[in-house]
Amino acid sequence: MPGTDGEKNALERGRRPGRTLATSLTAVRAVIALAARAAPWQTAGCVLASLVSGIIPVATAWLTKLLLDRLVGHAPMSSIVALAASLGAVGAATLVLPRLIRFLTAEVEREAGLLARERLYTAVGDLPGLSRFEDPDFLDRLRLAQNACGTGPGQVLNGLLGGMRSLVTVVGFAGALVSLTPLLAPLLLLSGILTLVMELSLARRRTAMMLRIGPMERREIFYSDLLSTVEAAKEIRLFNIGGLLRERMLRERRHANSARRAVDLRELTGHGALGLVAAALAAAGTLWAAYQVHEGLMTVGGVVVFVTAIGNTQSTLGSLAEQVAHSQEAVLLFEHYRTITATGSDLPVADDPRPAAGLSGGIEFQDVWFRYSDDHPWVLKGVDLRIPAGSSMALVGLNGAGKSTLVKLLCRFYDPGKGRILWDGVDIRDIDLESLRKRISTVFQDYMQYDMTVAENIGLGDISAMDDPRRVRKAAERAGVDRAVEELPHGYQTLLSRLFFMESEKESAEHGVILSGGQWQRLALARAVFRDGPDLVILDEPSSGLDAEAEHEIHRSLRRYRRGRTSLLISHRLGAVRDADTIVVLAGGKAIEEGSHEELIAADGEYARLFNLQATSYRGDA
Ligand SMILES: Nc1ncnc2c1ncn2[C@@H]1O[C@H](COP(=O)(O)OP(=O)(O)OP(=O)(O)O)[C@@H](O)[C@H]1O
Repeated sequence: MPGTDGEKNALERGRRPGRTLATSLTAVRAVIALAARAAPWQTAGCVLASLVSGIIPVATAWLTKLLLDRLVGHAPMSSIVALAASLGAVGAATLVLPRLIRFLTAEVEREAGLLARERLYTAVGDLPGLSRFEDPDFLDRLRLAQNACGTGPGQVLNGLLGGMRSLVTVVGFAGALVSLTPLLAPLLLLSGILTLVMELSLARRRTAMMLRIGPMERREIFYSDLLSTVEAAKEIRLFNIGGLLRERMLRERRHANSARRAVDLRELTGHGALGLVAAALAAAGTLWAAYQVHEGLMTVGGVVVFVTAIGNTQSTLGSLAEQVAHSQEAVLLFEHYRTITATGSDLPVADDPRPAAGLSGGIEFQDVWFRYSDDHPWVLKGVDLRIPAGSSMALVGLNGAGKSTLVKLLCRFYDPGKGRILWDGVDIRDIDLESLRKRISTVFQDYMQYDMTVAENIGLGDISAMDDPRRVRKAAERAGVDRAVEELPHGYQTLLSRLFFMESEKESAEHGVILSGGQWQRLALARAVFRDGPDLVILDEPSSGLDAEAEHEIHRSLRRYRRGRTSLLISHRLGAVRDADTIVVLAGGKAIEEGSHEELIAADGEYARLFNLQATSYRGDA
């Protein structure tokens, strides 16, 4: 669904990241604030050490000049010893400081990365709806943001500190050059500025390229996941589609590689041209200095400073440009992190939401229209329904009729385009979302299989009671999975995974167990019924994977569980829904029939047709 203006602005800002200097500066400020928050002492240490290490090359050159001039001028030994000692101290700092800076920035990177990850995943986890997860643009940006918060803060900080260090060195040498030769200094600075401009433009190109290849890389990951996961392995082998998938994966990689190659080539030619200019400038400068010494206009020490200054200024300007460009690249990537963390809610939040009260009246759909986005067709076209509190409703209809969509609206993963859903007469948009969802227990059609222990798979239904083995066991009994669990190697503590295993089980040969589809489904059911006293129970195809006996048993158990609670049951097996108080047939985006089983059979409409079709095929009638 379309987002708010604020969200659009945030996404728009991210769509053309770094278009303005102001945006980049804001991102830099955000990185510095993040680093200072996550690791204040280490950040301050980095800044200080970088400033000192920036002065070192200039100090070394000047101390060398002074030493040479005093040696040539036969100055007293004490001043020569003092200069030599100072050079030794500066040399020691040259060796130690880079390692200290590396250690401190790595520490800042670790801490800031941790904080950035926490903020990113909190922002993503706090999104109340599902629409963002179905938006490819958001997913691309999320992937870049995940990359950015790994090494991004460290890269930006490294770039900034390196830039600062280089700047101090360049300013120092520029001062030395100006004092020796006012003519050449501006030329050298000009070549440095050219390098800087080029590096910045390259960084922008690289970031734009990364956004462009995002969808390719996501498709590549999709194909490579297919090729390396057990879920897909059966079909891949049976249908012999491994070659096709591999080729598609490689095609995406080739496209991404060619985009990367184009940017690399541009960098190569740009750097080559600038290298030639810098070499010509350095040669001209050295010739000029030699001529000055020959004419007696410059001392030998002056030549040392001059030659060092030329070499250092050029290389430092080059690395300054590279550092600025690298941090610019990281800043632009970090923009995606900022965009995601600033996206805000994907559903409107009421100014003063009310807590959801225990359901006493009922739930009502009033002329509910819904489509997944403006580009999608309407799925629901004016649904009117009422589920009185304490009653059971069954929803039936053909594939794609919109049954699961209706469930998602009831859990408020999306808002209707038109119409309202009322909880005891209150629009659910005005109810505090967390309190609403606490009152609902759902088995989704596409339920989750967590690579965790059996107890955790059940306990996730209500984490406040997760450690209560008695309740876990009771939920398993209700879902008819208790006997199967007891036969597992570690009972409720058995890890349901072949992907990874727990530290304690590393040495054990029997780590990780895989359940059958029906057993997984019963666990999902156990997770839903683990919730203590939900007001509304939604079961979307809870028994589709169960054998006939298990299905019969489960429905008997669920009937007991649903008794006295409001419930919504979706099933294609019409025998399972016939005892619901009301059965609703959804077709063409509307509730076209409503009544008890007997009433609908007597009405001889769509429900009767579907029911008779199933009954006939079971009996094997013509
Ligand atoms: N996330 C989505 N984005 C876009 N369209 C969707 C999405 N989910 C479902 N749809 C579309 O909405 C329509 C209704 O789907 P829904 O899953 O609600 O049907 P259903 O009645 O539950 O079907 P089934 O009996 O097969 O489970 C379908 O046409 C489907 O393609």
